[in-house]
Amino acid sequence: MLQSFKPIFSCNLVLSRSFSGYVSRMRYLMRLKEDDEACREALKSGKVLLYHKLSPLLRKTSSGSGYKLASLKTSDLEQILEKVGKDKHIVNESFLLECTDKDEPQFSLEVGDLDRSALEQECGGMFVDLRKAFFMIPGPESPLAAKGQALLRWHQTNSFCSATGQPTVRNQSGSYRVCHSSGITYYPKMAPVVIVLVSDGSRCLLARQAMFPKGMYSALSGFCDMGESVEEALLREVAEEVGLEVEDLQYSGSQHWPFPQSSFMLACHATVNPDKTQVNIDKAELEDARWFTYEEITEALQNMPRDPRREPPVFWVPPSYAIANQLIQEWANHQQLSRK
Ligand SMILES: NC(=O)C1=CN([C@@H]2O[C@H](COP(=O)(O)OP(=O)(O)OC[C@H]3O[C@@H](n4cnc5c(N)ncnc54)[C@H](O)[C@@H]3O)[C@@H](O)[C@H]2O)C=CC1
Ligand SMILES: [Mg+2]
Repeated sequence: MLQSFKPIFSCNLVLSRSFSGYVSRMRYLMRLKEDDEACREALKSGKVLLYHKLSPLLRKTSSGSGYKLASLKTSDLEQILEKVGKDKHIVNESFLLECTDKDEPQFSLEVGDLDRSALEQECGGMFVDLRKAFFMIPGPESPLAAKGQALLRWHQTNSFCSATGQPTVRNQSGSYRVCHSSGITYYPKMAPVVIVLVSDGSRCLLARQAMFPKGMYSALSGFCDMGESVEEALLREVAEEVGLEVEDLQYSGSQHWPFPQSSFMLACHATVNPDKTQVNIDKAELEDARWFTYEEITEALQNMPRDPRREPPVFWVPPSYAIANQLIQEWANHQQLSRK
């Protein structure tokens, strides 16, 4: 039976923000989303992230030791587009993403119909598959890279009204599309997914699907059904996938997840009765599910595969940009404290 559902890990992001600066930035962003003219103006002095067939453009950092998302000034991008023989006005097809701490609006633009290597040369960077890019860019840039791709993908796949079959038309910011024939407004969508790290007090339960990379185990996850609460979805998924009944839930955090489509990951910790830990795996969904000790988990967290050309460890967990990793780290920290 569900006993509690309380936030145990407070949202440091919000608390650490300078409040007045944050409010004015959000109000500005809200205006840009709704006001086409203001958004067009903002684009002129803003910055644009480029994607080639949904792969973001990365550039080397100034020290040359790593990579970061390439954020191009609109005026520079217009010049680059002209150099590669394109009309600079395609910049206006960019979608609004966010406003930085320095009040700079950021946009994303798909340039998949332009010559990839010519663009890479002119921009001094390279287009990298998003999954790979997550291993290369600094962690704080990952959500923006994911958002840029997700918004582009959503617009690419929602250019027709599902009621009339007529084309939909975007607003300038890209915060929605409208079918003028039916009057329906479409907003970018995410599918809610629960992800849960189940513990019996001293071990945690991880599982793998056959399609996962070799040796990788993750927390249990599943799409919410229509009409379900997070708590109901989580109880159902654990019951369906491993045949266990969870007793207690604690919210951990959330994350937008761009693969394979936009999901909204809602992450929780859960416990089961230590006397009822026998797993009964749904083989249609999972290849394996096993209880792991604290020692096995800490070793896996320390032995993350870094070089894709090398054989991965026998057992490893999702990388730090995935919220599954956050859950596993939190569980390990909690175990460490309770063992002192
Ligand atoms: N960021 C992270 O740390 C993690 C993210 N994930 C993501 O969570 C998502 C869901 O995880 P699964 O365990 O595979 O879900 P799942 O356990 O619900 O199984 C997937 C199946 O659910 C059905 N389904 C129902 N609604 C769906 C929808 N809106 N979209 C697609 N399929 C739907 C399909 O039959 C699909 O084959 C995946 O996209 C996965 O990439 C999974 C683990 C870790
Ligand atoms: Mg699942």
